[in-house]
Amino acid sequence: MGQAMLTGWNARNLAPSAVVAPSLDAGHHAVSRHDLFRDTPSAVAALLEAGTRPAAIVLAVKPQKADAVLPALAPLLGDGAAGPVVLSIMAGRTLAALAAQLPAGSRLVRSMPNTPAAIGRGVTVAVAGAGVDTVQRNLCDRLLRAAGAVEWVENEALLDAVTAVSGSGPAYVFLLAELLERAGTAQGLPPALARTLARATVSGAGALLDALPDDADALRRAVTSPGGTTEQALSVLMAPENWPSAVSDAVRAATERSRALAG
Ligand SMILES: NC(=O)C1=CN([C@@H]2O[C@H](COP(=O)(O)OP(=O)(O)OC[C@H]3O[C@@H](n4cnc5c(N)ncnc54)[C@H](OP(=O)(O)O)[C@@H]3O)[C@@H](O)[C@H]2O)C=CC1
Ligand SMILES: O=C(O)[C@@H]1CCC=N1
Repeated sequence: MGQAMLTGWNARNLAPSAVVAPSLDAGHHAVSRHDLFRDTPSAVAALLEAGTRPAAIVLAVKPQKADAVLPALAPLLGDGAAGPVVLSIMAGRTLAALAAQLPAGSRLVRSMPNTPAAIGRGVTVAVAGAGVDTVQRNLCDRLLRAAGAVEWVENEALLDAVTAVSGSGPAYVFLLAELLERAGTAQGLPPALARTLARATVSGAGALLDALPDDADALRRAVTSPGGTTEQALSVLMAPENWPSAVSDAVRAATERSRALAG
């Protein structure tokens, strides 16, 4: 996810002064323009030695890695309030949990992007912690907007459901493409044709949803001829025990997992 965001920053001349990526090749196209470090302490030491005080630090490690990374940032944050804004994209990890591992008064923003960020088509929801000023918020907004649309909310508790809907959501859509391909093959389509049709249908339907102002249910009805094929398929998918309950259960499970990753 951090890699996707870095691609967007490169395209918009928002180049970071340091990138920490333990196993990335320094010649990799997305990092070759930046100083690449294998670990956070080395990056912090190099920035301090160069007298570079970043305006923002983006945390894009797995929540499970945060305990190892956060304390190493302390020398850059100084007394917290006067330091850079820390922008986290970690699932679940709350502002309070981040604050507990950083110098008192650190300025924090928690956010949840999604992988269409890689092509500038992501959507991110962000919440600002105490003391984040307008300049810091605008900087975070610019960094996140390089990945697509940005929504700011006041209520941090919403981030768990956001994660379940838009953070994890691309995976549900990709799963649909996988299942459609498999089902087409089962109905006798050559596998390559089934793959082409499944991909084009998912991406085309998404593009149509994006291009038109209509609600999703109106677009669905427009496909559904009375007594036709779609009606038969939807009578299976829309049975309460099928997609309505499966999607609801899936989003609830992801929301609960996000809460469990709070830290
Ligand atoms: N994947 C997604 O769709 C989304 C993910 N997120 C959040 O983004 C974060 C990253 O997830 P994801 O991109 O999937 O995971 P990845 O494993 O792809 O990325 C994790 C990154 O952290 C780096 N890293 C690992 N250990 C350290 C360390 N000790 N110090 C510094 N950097 C380290 C890895 O470097 P290397 O690869 O070189 O080891 C890698 O670049 C998570 O917190 C996740 O919740 C948020 C929204 C969507
Ligand atoms: O699966 C995860 O935990 C991350 C957060 C949202 C998408 N991927």
